[in-house]
Amino acid sequence: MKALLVLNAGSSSLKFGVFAADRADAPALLSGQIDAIGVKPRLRASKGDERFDEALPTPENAEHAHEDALTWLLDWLREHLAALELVAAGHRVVHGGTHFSAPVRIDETVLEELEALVPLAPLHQPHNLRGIRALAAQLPELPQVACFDTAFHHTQDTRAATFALPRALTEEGVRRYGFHGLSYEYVAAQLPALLDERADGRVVVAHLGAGASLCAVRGRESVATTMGFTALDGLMMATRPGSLDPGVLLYLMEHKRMDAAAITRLLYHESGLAGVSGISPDMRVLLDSDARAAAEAVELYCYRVARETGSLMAALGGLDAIVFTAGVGEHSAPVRERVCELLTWTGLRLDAARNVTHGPRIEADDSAVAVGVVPTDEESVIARATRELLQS
Ligand SMILES: Nc1ncnc2c1ncn2[C@@H]1O[C@H](COP(=O)(O)OP(=O)(O)O)[C@@H](O)[C@H]1O
Ligand SMILES: CC(=O)OP(=O)(O)O
Ligand SMILES: [Mg+2]
Repeated sequence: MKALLVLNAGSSSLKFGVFAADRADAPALLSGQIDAIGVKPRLRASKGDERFDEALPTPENAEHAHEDALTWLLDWLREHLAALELVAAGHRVVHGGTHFSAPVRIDETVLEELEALVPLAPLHQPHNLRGIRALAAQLPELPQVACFDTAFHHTQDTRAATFALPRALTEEGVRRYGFHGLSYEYVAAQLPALLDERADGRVVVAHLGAGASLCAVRGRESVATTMGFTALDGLMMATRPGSLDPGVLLYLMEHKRMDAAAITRLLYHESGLAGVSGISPDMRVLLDSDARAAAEAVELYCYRVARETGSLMAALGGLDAIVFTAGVGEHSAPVRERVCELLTWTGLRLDAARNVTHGPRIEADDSAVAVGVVPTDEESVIARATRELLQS
């Protein structure tokens, strides 16, 4: 059978799916993920009724953890795809810059343009591009397609995308791009089934994974988002701080003599849940911990989600629904409960019993705001785009 391979490298995970090449919207033939990359990597996958669960060797050098996971996965896939003929690959590429606002067939020129964006997404872009290069080395004739996290946000108006900087910098492309767009595109397509008549209303989608952002959606299009020029802005994340007074960076440069490399390490690897708790970047570990610093980190995380939700509500002019997705959003009832508690002023009321069942709808009957949980599926969005691009 002819098949498409989809790769989605996130900051803590490497997700994949294998889809029939000619059956639009059919579920994946084989899908799974390696998660906790850099900590305790583990592959979980399913193929029809078959389940796989394998621990990967613990990385000796954290800097090579993503590279090791990719090599391991491609070997594993070769074994499990023997009966299939790969006819194309689709990839999540986090940053499309100013140039790419739709999926694109990859060639050497495209790849060079995407390489130039590596400094704007150091936790993702190198891993995204490594997957493309590795497949090209193994299968030089294989058509490959890049699908961008930034593309979904191209509907935003100028105000939402502009920093109050001198015009020349804005024109050069220093503006808010926003990320997690493949996930938001998937969730937006689920809204009619989830919300009925509120689907086209004022919705905040909370993508809470290792990376985390919010998207204000109206008419199922992106109106505003918390991430910016890079995937550092907005919410507190596993290892990133989210919004930060830029004066802090000046202080670190002037008084702590930190250079760009040291600040990059601080902002991408040492902050967020990991930095505040001093224990772990993993929400599961923090929720299980009795340490006060773990509880403080979780509280700050939820508080930041609630505060940024308020900001997006101003952009939307109100709130009809909030929808949780991604690793934490889909699986953590305590985080959803605390965020919703902090949003009680909006008229939102959670139903505790519904919340622990993880949805799809978890608000109380008297809630003014609908609350949903949608398991995201970036791989299916990439598969569809890859199929469409190669057929056109
Ligand atoms: N049951 C759970 N409770 C709390 N957090 C969870 C749970 N399951 C997964 N997570 C968190 O989800 C995160 C991974 O989310 P995911 O969206 O897969 O990440 P990525 O940003 O790498 O794509 C991890 O940090 C993990 O701690
Ligand atoms: C953009 C981003 O932070 O992605 P992820 O959550 O997959 O790390
Ligand atoms: Mg992700």
